[in-house]
Amino acid sequence: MTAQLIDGNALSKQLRTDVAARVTALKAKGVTPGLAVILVGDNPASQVYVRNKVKACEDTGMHSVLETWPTTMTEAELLARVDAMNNDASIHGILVQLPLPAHMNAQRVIEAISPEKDVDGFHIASAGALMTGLPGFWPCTPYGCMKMLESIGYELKGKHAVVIGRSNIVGKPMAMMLLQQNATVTICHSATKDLKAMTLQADVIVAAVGKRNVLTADMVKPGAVVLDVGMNRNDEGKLCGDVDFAGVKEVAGWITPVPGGVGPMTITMLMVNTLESAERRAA
Ligand SMILES: NC(=O)C1=CN([C@@H]2O[C@H](COP(=O)(O)OP(=O)(O)OC[C@H]3O[C@@H](n4cnc5c(N)ncnc54)[C@H](OP(=O)(O)O)[C@@H]3O)[C@@H](O)[C@H]2O)C=CC1
Ligand SMILES: Nc1nc(=O)c2c([nH]1)NC[C@@H]1CN(c3ccc(C(=O)N[C@@H](CCC(=O)O)C(=O)O)cc3)C=[N+]21
Repeated sequence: MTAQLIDGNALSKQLRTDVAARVTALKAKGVTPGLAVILVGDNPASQVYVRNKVKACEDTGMHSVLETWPTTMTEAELLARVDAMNNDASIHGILVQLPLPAHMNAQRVIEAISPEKDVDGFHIASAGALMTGLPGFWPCTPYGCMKMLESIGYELKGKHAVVIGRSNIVGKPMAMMLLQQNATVTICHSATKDLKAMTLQADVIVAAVGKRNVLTADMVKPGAVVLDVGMNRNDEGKLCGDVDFAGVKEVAGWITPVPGGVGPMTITMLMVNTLESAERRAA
């Protein structure tokens, strides 16, 4: 058996067409959605990501501001820039690219972003809203994963979902979203004793670890849906996920590729969150 592919590029294209139409409608009302992206330091991977985010804004007709600061910037200086963006009426979403340099407290910087502009969904107010089922911004990566499940018409109610990874930006919010759709959710992490015993029970597996081949074919129940969040480099320097794609695609029912899977969906949901922030302001 060969799994069906969930194509993040194709789904993104569809969703961004809808975003672009809503941007046009909002502009007619005199509001142009605006995203501010702040990058500190010269991490080459981060530079690629932020450029992709700014380009996605331009493609959908949004306004964007990219600020790049040297690693020597102090936390106080960064907090001042966040504050300026909080008070800038042309900006509806603020993203401070992570990781930040070691001399900064990332959590403190995130909490400085106004929750109304927290399109990453990393603020404790956003996390609390997700956990309690109140309206708020959902973190883009797990939100994109939910859209991928929706795109294949997958009914989560009563299914067993296993999330590998428990970070505040991917694993934990992913588990909350799956729970909200009435899945039974297991969260695995580095202290999990028998990962394979957990994943073999899963109807849906989300791998969000950051290590190659965390999930191999022998760990997957035939027909399961496998979502690969991981972003790693293989020995040839090529981008790859956490899943042994070649092996797992022979067992799974559905699978997301890397690249072209969850990554583009993350950027798409950032556009959606920024648009909705602007729509709320215009309402
Ligand atoms: N596609 C996209 O858009 C995005 C991709 N990513 C990628 O997703 C991956 C995860 O990111 P992020 O959540 O930020 O990473 P973190 O490093 O914050 O979290 C990794 C998680 O994996 C767990 N873990 C580590 N080793 C194992 C193991 N052997 N078995 C089971 N669990 C393990 C850790 O456990 P513990 O908590 O016990 O340490 C931790 O909870 C990375 O590759 C990142 O680059 C991230 C964001 C967006
Ligand atoms: N404040 C903040 N918000 C983030 O959302 C955030 C962050 N910091 N720091 C880093 C991670 C990682 N992340 C990715 C987004 C898109 C791709 C993506 O588009 N990947 C393409 C490939 C890109 C390439 O070729 O390198 C793909 O999978 O097809 C990957 C990774 C967002 N993150």
